[in-house]
Amino acid sequence: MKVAIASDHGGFEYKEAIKQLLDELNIAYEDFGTHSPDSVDYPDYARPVGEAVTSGKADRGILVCGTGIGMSIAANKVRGVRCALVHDVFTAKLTRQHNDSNVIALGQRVIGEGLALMIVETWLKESFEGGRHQKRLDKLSALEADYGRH
Ligand SMILES: O=C(CO)[C@H](O)[C@H](O)[C@H](O)COP(=O)(O)O
Repeated sequence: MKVAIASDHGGFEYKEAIKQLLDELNIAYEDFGTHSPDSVDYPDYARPVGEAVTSGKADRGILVCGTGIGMSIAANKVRGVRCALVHDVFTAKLTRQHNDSNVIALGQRVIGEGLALMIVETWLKESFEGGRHQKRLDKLSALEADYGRH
């Protein structure tokens, strides 16, 4: 598995901690920034992560900002991204099983680092259940296709 990861300044510390976790889990990653705590704009970081996932260069994406909200909104604008904003282990599990989320967004200003790492590990290990959920994902793709028309 290969992971694309990025944060803005509000998520920089947790991004670095998540990279350490990925090293411990022997999971390859590409870091799309930011590379310092200086103020930046989250859409500039959500976009390359979303594109890495939808192009197949990465299998999953991890995004961190202050709340996770801006990152999740931005990532979900990339066609093919299913980004889940997650702040607990239960929904980390369920969004893989039911939504087949391919990107996760977390808020560094919302939860503690230990919980953030537990969420990431849970989300990376959990699988999509398919079955009745696939039909719903197909409907999400149809929705996206309809609104992508110019
Ligand atoms: O996009 C966000 C909220 O939806 C993120 O939390 C950002 O990190 C946050 O808005 C940045 O705020 P700042 O006051 O510029 O540090």
